[in-house]
Amino acid sequence: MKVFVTRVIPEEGRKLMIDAGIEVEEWKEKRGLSQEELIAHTRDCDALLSVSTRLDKDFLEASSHLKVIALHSVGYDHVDVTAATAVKIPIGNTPGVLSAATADTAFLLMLATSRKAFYMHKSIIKGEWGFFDPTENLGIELRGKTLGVFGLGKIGLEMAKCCVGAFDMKIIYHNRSRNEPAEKELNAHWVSFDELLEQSDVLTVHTALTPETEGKFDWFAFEKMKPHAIFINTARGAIHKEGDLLKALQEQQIWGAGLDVTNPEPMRPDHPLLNMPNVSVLPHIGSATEETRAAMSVLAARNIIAGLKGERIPFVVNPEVYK
Ligand SMILES: NC(=O)C1=CN([C@@H]2O[C@H](COP(=O)(O)OP(=O)(O)OC[C@H]3O[C@@H](n4cnc5c(N)ncnc54)[C@H](OP(=O)(O)O)[C@@H]3O)[C@@H](O)[C@H]2O)C=CC1
Ligand SMILES: O=CC(=O)O
Repeated sequence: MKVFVTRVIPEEGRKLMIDAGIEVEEWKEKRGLSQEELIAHTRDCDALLSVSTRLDKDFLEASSHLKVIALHSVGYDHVDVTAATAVKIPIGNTPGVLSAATADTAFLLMLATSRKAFYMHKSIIKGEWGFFDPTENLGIELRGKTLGVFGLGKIGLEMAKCCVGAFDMKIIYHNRSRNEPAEKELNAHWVSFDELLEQSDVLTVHTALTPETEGKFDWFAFEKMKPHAIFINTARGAIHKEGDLLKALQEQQIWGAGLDVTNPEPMRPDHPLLNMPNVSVLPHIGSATEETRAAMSVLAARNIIAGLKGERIPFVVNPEVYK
């Protein structure tokens, strides 16, 4: 049995597969592969472990020989899951193990943005640390403020817990259905989407990217937010409209933004958002800790091993394949 892996993954996951008798071929180049290269490398494989590689309908229809595809991510918006299901390939992901690390990133962006930390750091490098002016470089405090969570699931819950613990923030959220355990644990209140926009001092996005959430944070949404609100997105860049966010910040419709995700990625180095004092941007490092990436590689490997044994994979995105 052979698996093709589209990046070099942590040793923990690779070892698990090798110990299970699976031959592991990794793509070692520091660039993504083309569709042709992906097809060529998976042709003689029984499974694919995909790190960030887009898997479209054409690829999946041409790859029905694959017994399993494991993603090295919880998000699967880059995969045509319907096409995979049609050719009966189970798709696996890595839920849960990355929730805390990704929430930490959202918390970091919130705090950094509220104190303009990234911009202040750059100002030292530019030699601008000079005269002390008590009315300049002022941030805003977070204690006792309202955190609005769009998507109070696994990551949203971890972020909410950090904000309650650190700053005694009040939690409101908007999901399609109520998260009653979180309501009890954090005294969180479900609100409508418009109420979330109107009442949040910090609004943090934690839903998957779906046709329903794509472009959800547009000019009309930002227009409803408080003028001192901070917008945080560690989910997917396409959930907010970047041009509308820029305009909302330039026109002081909202106060600041912290982004771990942009659209497109990578963000171009001369993007105007990168030079705004109240904006913090990170290059999609939400789950990037040694511990979390190792744990993700283990879940992905477990999906591959089970799929190659013909068993139901433990973290399946399209359970319909087993019906
Ligand atoms: N920056 C990074 O590196 C990372 C980013 N991510 C992103 O974070 C996303 C969330 O992950 P995770 O917390 O594990 O996922 P979960 O499925 O646990 O949580 C998602 C939440 O979003 C809610 N939701 C879904 N659709 C909508 C909608 N249309 N309107 C309102 N709420 C909605 C769901 O509730 P309900 O179904 O009731 O609506 C659920 O509570 C991933 O899909 C991924 O895109 C994940 C890891 C790392
Ligand atoms: O963006 C990362 C993920 O796991 O999804």
